[in-house]
Amino acid sequence: MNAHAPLPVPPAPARGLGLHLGRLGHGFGAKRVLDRIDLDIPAGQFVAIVGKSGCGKSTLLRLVAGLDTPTAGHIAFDGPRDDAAIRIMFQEPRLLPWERVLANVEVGLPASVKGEERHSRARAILAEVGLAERAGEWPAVLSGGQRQRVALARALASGPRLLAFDEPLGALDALTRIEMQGLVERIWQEQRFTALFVTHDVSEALALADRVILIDAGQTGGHVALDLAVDLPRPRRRGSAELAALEGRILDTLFSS
Ligand SMILES: Nc1ncnc2c1ncn2[C@@H]1O[C@H](COP(=O)(O)OP(=O)(O)OP(=O)(O)O)[C@@H](O)[C@H]1O
Repeated sequence: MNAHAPLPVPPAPARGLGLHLGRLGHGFGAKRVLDRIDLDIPAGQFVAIVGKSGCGKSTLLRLVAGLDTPTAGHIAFDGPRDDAAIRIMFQEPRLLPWERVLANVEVGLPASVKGEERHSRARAILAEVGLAERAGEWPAVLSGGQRQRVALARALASGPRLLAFDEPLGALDALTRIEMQGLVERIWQEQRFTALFVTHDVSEALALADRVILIDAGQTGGHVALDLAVDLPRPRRRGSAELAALEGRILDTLFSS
């Protein structure tokens, strides 16, 4: 071996947390909501979850995030699921109105980050979402889209390895929504967390995801009705024939169930 050959550079560790759902099921009393969900989600994949209202999308996210315990089956992660590993972002920003923007972002940091380090980390992540100048303001003076940016910054603050999005852009106007999609995609490309993104909007799912999971709201509980790879280059070209064809397939499955 040539003594001057550069040492091989080890591959960067994948940031995302992969997960495996095995025959996962959930019910509330006699009501079955999710039934026999089997899924392997590799680290760093962007997965969109779509399905009719009430099919169990939010329930699935809550189970993955550990906010509820499944009544059947199991969830396994391919790495440690410590306190900072998983974050969830909702349709409403859920900010603390009595705290300024910076302090709202700091809420997402682990307690082990102390003092000035808390402020500087929160400032850095606010800059990532384009709100560096608004750190000292109250949530009430921000627009809906800006509040969701703060919520995104709070969710990102701990450097999560899995980010669960529960219809996070659902309340935004169409243009802000498209802007936010671009922001989410850019940050995911930089940070490579695993993304589970619930949306009602099939074109949003196709704009963002590597893979679209359609949950069927059947009589006996939701199951995976379609698991579709979206193997198209990014940024996706809205209105392209390829996206329209995939959208047609998803909508056909959605309305035939
Ligand atoms: N805590 C609960 N107790 C009883 N039933 C519940 C509870 N949470 C959810 N459900 C029921 O479980 C089903 C699935 O709810 P979930 O919120 O997961 O659906 P979803 O697909 O996210 O719906 P949407 O798209 O309308 O938000 C619904 O019928 C709902 O009423």
